[in-house]
Amino acid sequence: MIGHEDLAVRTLGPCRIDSPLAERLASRETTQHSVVEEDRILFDDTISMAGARGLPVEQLPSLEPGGPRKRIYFDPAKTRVGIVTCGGLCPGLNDVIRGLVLELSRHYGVRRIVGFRNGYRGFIPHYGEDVVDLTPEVVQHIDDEGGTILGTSRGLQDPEEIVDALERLNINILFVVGGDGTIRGAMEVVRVIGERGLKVAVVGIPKTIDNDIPYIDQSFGFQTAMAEATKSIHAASVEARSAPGGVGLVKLMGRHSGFIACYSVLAKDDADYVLIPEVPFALHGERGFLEHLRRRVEDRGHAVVVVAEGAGQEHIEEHEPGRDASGNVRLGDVGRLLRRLICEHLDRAGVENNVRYFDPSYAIRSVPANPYDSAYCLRLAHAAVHAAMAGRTEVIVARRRRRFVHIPMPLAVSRRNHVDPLGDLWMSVLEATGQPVRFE
Ligand SMILES: Nc1ncnc2c1ncn2[C@@H]1O[C@H](COP(=O)(O)OP(=O)(O)OP(=O)(O)O)[C@@H](O)[C@H]1O
Ligand SMILES: O=P(O)(O)OC[C@H]1O[C@](O)(CO)[C@@H](O)[C@@H]1O
Ligand SMILES: [Mg+2]
Repeated sequence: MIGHEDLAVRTLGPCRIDSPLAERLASRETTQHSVVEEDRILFDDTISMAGARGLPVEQLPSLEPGGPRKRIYFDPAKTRVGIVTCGGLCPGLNDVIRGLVLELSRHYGVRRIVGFRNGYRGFIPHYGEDVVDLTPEVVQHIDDEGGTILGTSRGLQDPEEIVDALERLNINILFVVGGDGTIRGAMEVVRVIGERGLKVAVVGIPKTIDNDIPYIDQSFGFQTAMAEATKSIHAASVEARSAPGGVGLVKLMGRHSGFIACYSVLAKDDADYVLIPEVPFALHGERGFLEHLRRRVEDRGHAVVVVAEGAGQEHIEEHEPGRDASGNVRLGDVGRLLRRLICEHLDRAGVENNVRYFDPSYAIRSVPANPYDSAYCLRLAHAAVHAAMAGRTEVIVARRRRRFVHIPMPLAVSRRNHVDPLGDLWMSVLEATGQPVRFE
């Protein structure tokens, strides 16, 4: 069970400098829409969960609110900031970079901000990457494009060398924008910073189109990626309905978590089956997926199947499960397997079929953020700047149940966020598709 110690945020020291934003904060108080810095946000949000702790309300586990502080740790005039983006692309990375730079320079008056190129390798001299000066002029319109102007990479890098680079460049604050691997890397950097007795803040802005970081609401870029995915589901549905025995099969990203598949299906409400990593399924037999699909095609003349890339890995026999440079498992291609098995099964049963396979792959994550995600990215960037200027370190900023909060990095990587097979989301998917609770 999560307790106080899991939610405690590390700081570099007391905040002794008046914030340039202090005046705006003078008359603020906690309301439904904002939480003042002296207040705390309850971790549990049901009476049964909070009640089970058997504690008075002030002792219940709680999170530090995000947002500006009246006093800050770093003197803006003497502060130098670094920004790095790591891992896979995600809509909104440029919005976050832009938001960080504009908030730091316009509101805090920080004048020295640099970007490290191509993820953590940008710190390592051996790769010969340059650093980029990030000014308001440089970042002003970068949100028009997908991707990240800094570039990104996978692959482990030596935290000692990363901190060497921070020291060489006199960086006081490092913003890391990335997923679980990036946050683990940042924790290593924090460890070395501590061992060297340095006062450098490391603050993360969690990035994952898979939405697999726990304890936060949907991650930035997720909504954009999900909206892109609906285009393929729509195309699959049109193709399926336009041919005898039409089957539209769509494979979507989602290594360990099937959120993109679930939400894009709910948005389009046109799919008959959703297969995700969290819910194993049998292929063969009377109650298996293939036989159910055959019946549906015979009954309705067509069907749409959406599969998350991490689903059904246990059915892929010929796959050698290697790892990528960061140690992430390389998945077998469940989409191609299903395409072959569906064709074979329908052929064998004498059912005329036209299977159309869609793999939008990187197309869903390389696009610019939609307006909702852009606004979200900007607000996350603001929260990250406030946290860092106030000397918070080894934290990520996040929105949890509509509140901006600071979440300690160890907690953010302590588990993965999954679609709960017993939860509301999966229930909605079952209601939308009409598929059985299990294929067994
Ligand atoms: N276990 C780890 N310990 C230390 N550093 C790590 C670890 N895993 C990854 N990293 C660092 O973080 C970087 C990004 O990690 P990774 O490629 O796993 O992407 P990610 O941040 O998890 O994002 P994505 O959502 O795309 O998976 C790597 O290049 C590596 O430098
Ligand atoms: O960018 P790569 O290394 O091909 O990795 C793709 C993976 O990255 C993710 O987009 C997460 O960032 C996964 O959904 C996908 O499996
Ligand atoms: Mg990852």
